Amino acid sequence: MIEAVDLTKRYGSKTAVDNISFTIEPGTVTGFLGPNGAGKSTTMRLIMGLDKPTSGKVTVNGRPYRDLEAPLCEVGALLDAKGLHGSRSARAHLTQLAASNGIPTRRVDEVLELTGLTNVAKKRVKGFSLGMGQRLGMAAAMLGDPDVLIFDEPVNGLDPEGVKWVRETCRHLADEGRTVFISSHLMSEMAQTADHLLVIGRGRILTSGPVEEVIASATTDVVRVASPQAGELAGLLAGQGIELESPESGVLTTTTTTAARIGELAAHNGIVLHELTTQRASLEEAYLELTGGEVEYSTTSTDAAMTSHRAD
Ligand SMILES: Nc1ncnc2c1ncn2[C@@H]1O[C@H](COP(=O)(O)OP(=O)(O)OP(=O)(O)O)[C@@H](O)[C@H]1O
Repeated sequence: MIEAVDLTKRYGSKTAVDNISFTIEPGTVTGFLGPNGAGKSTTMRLIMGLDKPTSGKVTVNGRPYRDLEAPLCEVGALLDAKGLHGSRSARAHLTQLAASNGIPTRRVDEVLELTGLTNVAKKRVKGFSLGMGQRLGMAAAMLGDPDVLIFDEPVNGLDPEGVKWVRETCRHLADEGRTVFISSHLMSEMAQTADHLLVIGRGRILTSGPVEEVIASATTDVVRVASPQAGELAGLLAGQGIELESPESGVLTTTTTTAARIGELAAHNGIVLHELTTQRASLEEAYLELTGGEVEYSTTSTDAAMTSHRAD
């Protein structure tokens, strides 16, 4: 597992990571979310020993990265897919990495197969698309068969088939009992891939927990009810102190009670219902709610910008 205690990283006067503590558990996919500049990559670099904390500490399986005896066999990371040496083939790149870490060469063919790169193993990395580079980065991360995997923006540049592959690979790795820690800006993808979330803004933890709990804590469920007796139902519910809106004829919505209560009240009073649903907010809505005040790099609204442009 990964454990951070009072972890802080400053670059001059800029505090990139501000006294954060968290535990990333085995057997789960943990999604790492936050606006641009929130400190995600810095946190991942600190975990991988590529940067030194200003204060506090972060450990992998109980030890700082630098103290791990066979680091590639304990933690693998995809941090920057662009950092590949162009003139070598994918196989040569992985073979050299395996040799310098005491990993048997046969493992190279296994990870090429796992990442779907077998057919392009002899191609120079220079000709690789962004998506192929991402796959090669993940192959390198998996080379030492580590228990802990860290992927920074793994679906960046991947086509839909590649995105699905990353999702299934992360799931599979977690189901094998490994610790999987991934960052992404694609909320719908994260909602499908992650079990747990760690959300940061301006270097601080905004919230963490199971995906469903994070969504529930930041948003409110809307109950929608459609009835041919909507007027009668509205009077009945209002009499119970339930606040209502009517977005369209014959439809009522509320955030102040449950579908079960409305169903019971309607049944008790012989009111016919055509629809009764609880609409749960999406992870994207919860994320925007959580990070609204934490965005470092923001724009004016697109509408305002376009209007002002047209007026020029
Ligand atoms: N080497 C560095 N020197 C100075 N400032 C840095 C350095 N690395 C990161 N920062 C700053 O620290 C903050 C956090 O950056 P970081 O790259 O960790 O954010 P992030 O959450 O990964 O963002 P993104 O989603 O855009 O990748 C930013 O304000 C960034 O400019």
